[in-house]
Amino acid sequence: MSKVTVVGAGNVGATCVNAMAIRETAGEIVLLDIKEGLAEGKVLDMYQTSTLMDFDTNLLGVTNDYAKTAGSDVVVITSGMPRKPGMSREDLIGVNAGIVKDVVTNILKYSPDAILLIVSNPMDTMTTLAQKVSGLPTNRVFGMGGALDSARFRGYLAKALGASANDVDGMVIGGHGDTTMIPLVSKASYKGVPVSEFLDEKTLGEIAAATMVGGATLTKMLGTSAWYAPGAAAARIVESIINDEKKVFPSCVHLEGQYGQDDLYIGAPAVIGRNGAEKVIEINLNETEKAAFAKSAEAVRNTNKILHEIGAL
Ligand SMILES: NC(=O)C1=CN([C@@H]2O[C@H](COP(=O)(O)OP(=O)(O)OC[C@H]3O[C@@H](n4cnc5c(N)ncnc54)[C@H](O)[C@@H]3O)[C@@H](O)[C@H]2O)C=CC1
Ligand SMILES: O=C([O-])CC(=O)C(=O)O
Repeated sequence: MSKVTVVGAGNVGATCVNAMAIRETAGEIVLLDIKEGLAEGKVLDMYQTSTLMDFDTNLLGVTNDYAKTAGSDVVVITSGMPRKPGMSREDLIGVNAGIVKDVVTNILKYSPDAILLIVSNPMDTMTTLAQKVSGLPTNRVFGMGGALDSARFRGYLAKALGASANDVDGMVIGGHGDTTMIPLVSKASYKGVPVSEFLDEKTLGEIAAATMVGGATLTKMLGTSAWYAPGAAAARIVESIINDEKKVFPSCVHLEGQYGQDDLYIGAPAVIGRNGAEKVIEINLNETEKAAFAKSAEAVRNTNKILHEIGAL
């Protein structure tokens, strides 16, 4: 029976567990939080939907009791502070680095064979930190960002097209930041047909810009950052791992020469299966996209440097 732990019973963590419970992604799901009773309460509430939503997933909520997470196949790390309106994701590094480091250390004591999926922001840098702290092979530590950004991109495109979002394909690569993500407009399609055959350049530019600040737009509306799509995106990635689906999700993966970058965690399309981020797919980028990727990589490297400055590494 597969076991998944989600650390952080806040908005994203609880939403992720809820989506996985309803879809029966794993036999057992543990939700852990540092705040007394929070995970227990959320899990009890979710359990009470099982006869309504017709699922049988075993759910357990715990307060900081890592022994209960033992033997997890996948661990999703959502613990940490979300941003408030006006903040960038990078502003969270000081608080979240300590939390992520602590959580990874505790998780490894009980689940040395787990695959770690990092959600906490700034996600590219927190993924880098988690891999370094854990010392796990890079395929077993990766981050969720591109799956969410791509879902938003597809949504914005679908609205402009008047189409079903499920008929629209599109990917966002690069860093998971307001200025670092790269919506691949040139590769986006509607039923396999390039979107440029339906939408003019100006509209496509506006869609790309809206996608990049998708998280900030929601943060302004909600007063804290989003959770439904982030929780669903993490849940869907876990499902691809548990069922060894080999689905491709743009994810924060370790580049070793691909896209002109070496030893860097950043968003790129990857095959997700039982061994985690199993393969990075290198697609041809046009000159503008190549330049944007190099710029994005430089920005992520600069944020990573802060880990040393604050003594997290
Ligand atoms: N990568 C992505 O695409 C996304 C990332 N995020 C990030 O995910 C993180 C969580 O966001 P929300 O769930 O909205 O925040 P939230 O504030 O609702 O939940 C965070 C939870 O973490 C818990 N926590 C803090 N320190 C902990 C520790 N040491 N051990 C265990 N639990 C601990 C808190 O008690 C709280 O319940 C934020 O950093 C946010 O920026 C959010 C959305 C998308
Ligand atoms: O915007 C934020 O801070 C949270 C996040 O990463 C997202 O929703 O994309």
